[in-house]
Formats: sequence, structure tokens, C-alpha cells
Amino acid sequence: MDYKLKVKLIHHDAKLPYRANEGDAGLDLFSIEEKIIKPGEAELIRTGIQMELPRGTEAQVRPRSGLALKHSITVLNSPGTIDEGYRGEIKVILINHGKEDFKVERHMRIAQMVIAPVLQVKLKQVEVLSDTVRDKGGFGSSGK
Ligand SMILES: O=c1ccn([C@H]2C[C@H](O)[C@@H](COP(=O)(O)OP(=O)(O)OP(=O)(O)O)O2)c(=O)[nH]1
Ligand SMILES: [Mg+2]
Repeated sequence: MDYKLKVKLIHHDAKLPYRANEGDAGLDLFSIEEKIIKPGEAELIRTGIQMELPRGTEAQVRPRSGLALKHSITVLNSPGTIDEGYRGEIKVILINHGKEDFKVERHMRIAQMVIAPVLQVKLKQVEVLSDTVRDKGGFGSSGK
């Protein structure tokens, strides 16, 4: 399928999201700023891009496993939700779970974005729900 992701660069340091390998699910997002993230703290990082998502989709902002494993850096609100109608700048909330300062460099790939379909459901309030085998069981009800 040929879905178009329209991207507008709004800063001279901004870069188009980067697909490292053909077929990769994630498109890497680049930082346009240098910032120190102290241990235990979170920072909002600019990407310098705005987007127009394909109809009926969202973008999920997820951590990069390399940054998580090597530097304990992850996305605080993972997966971040980019709504289809959002036209503002894409920003990433990074948190430092490590013990040392982490320096975000300009042009560093800080997170990745996955474009996913969204069902636009109609809400309906009801008094009765259908029966199922699971019923109200959850939170470990099926055992280890
Ligand atoms: O990691 C993120 C998460 C969100 N956004 C942008 C796009 C998204 O469409 C908008 C709102 O995000 P969200 O719905 O998660 O935040 P909210 O706290 O519910 O704010 P709002 O009331 O604006 O929906 O902020 C980002 O740029 N990065
Ligand atoms: Mg919201």
C-alpha cells in the first residue's frame, strides 16, 4: 500500500524521519537541540518537524532500545500518541533512568515513530454486555 506521510521541516536543523532499513516499522526522529538530561529527570526535545498523517492513522512515539540498554534513556509517555489532526511540532519526552547525565546531541536519533491504523468507533451506552468465557477474570486470573 502507498500511504503518504507528509512532513514539513520547520527548523534549519530538522531532518526527515529516518527508516534505517527497508521494511523497518520505526521511523527514527532526530533532535534539533542539544540538551542535558539529569538522572531521574525528563526533558521535552524538539524535532523541528510537523506532519500530516494519512487518514485513519496515528503515530506512536516509542523508545529506541539501544538508548534504553546503553544509557537508560526512554520515552516517558511511551507510546506517545500523535493524533491525525495534530499540526504542531512533534516533540519527544525523554527520561533518564540512569545514574549519569545524558547529553542529547543535535541530529541524534532520539526515538522512533510507528504509524498505525486507528478505528474511529461510534460510542454507544448500554446496560448489558455480551457473555464471555473470561467474563470479569483478569490481572493473573488464568495463572502463571
Ligand atoms: O510524545 C508526544 C505526544 C503528543 N504529542 C503531540 C501530538 C498529539 O496529537 C498532541 C496531544 O498529545 P496527547 O493527546 O498525548 O496529550 P494530551 O495531554 O491529551 O493533550 P491534548 O489535550 O492536547 O490532547 O501532542 C507529541 O508531539 N509528542
Ligand atoms: Mg489528548
